[in-house]
Amino acid sequence: MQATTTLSAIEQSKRLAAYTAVDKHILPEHKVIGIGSGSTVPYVVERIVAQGRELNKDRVFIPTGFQSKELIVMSNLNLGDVDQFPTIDVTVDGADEVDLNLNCIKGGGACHLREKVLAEAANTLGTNFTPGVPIEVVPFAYAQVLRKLHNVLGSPNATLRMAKAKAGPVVTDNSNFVIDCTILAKIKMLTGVVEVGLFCDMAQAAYFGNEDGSVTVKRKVEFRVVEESILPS
Ligand SMILES: O=C(CO)[C@H](O)[C@H](O)COP(=O)(O)O
Repeated sequence: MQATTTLSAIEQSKRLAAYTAVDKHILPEHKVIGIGSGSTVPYVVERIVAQGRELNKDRVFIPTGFQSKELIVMSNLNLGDVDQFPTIDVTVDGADEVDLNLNCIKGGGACHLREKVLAEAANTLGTNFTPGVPIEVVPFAYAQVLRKLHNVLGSPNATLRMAKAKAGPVVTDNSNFVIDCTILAKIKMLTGVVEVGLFCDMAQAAYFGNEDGSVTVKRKVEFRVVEESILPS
C-alpha cells in the first residue's frame, strides 16, 4: 500500500471515495462481487482485502477486464466470470461522467462492454469526460462506422482512439477498437458497433473525490438523489 504522504490530494480523495463505497456497499452478506476498471479500482480492491480473509474466502469476484482480473488474482481473491455467476450482488466501478440522476458515461479505459454486462447483472456504483461517449466496434468495421458517423450521423469529431505506448489503436479486452463520439442517436443500429459507454439508470450511488480531499456522495433514495459530504479525517 502507498504511504498517504506520497499521494496527491486528488488521489487521497479518490481513495477515500473508494474506501467509503466499499464500506457502505460491500456487506458481509454479499458473496458475488463485480470489480470495475480504472485508476480508482485498485483502492476498491485494497479495501476489500482489508475486510479480511474470513469474509473473502466465501466470496467470488467478477472482473470487468484484464486490469481487474489481475487485481483479483494478485490479491488472492477468488476469481469468477459472469457466465458462471449471472447474478451479482454488487459491483463497484469508476465513471468518467455522472449526471444529476446518476446516469454515467464510462469507457475511458475501453472496458465498457464488460462493465455494462456486469452493471446489468448488478447495480453499478460510480465515482468530466470530454471525448464523448466511447463506442466499442469490431476492428474490420471501424472505418465504415467512422465514415457513417462523419457523413451520415453528423458527428465530424468522432475518432478512433489511439494507443499511447504502441503504434496503432487501443484494443479492448474483447479484441475490438474504440471510437469516441459526441452523438448517440442511432449509433447502436450501425453494423459493427458492439456497445456504447452510456450507463442509464444503473448506478445506485456515486462517490466523487474532490480536490480539497473531501468526498461527495450522491445516492438514490426512493427515486430521489440525496447528497452528503464526507471530510477526510
Ligand atoms: O469506464 C472505465 C473504464 O472503461 C473507468 O471506470 C472510467 O474510465 C473511470 O476511471 P478512473 O477511475 O481512472 O477515473
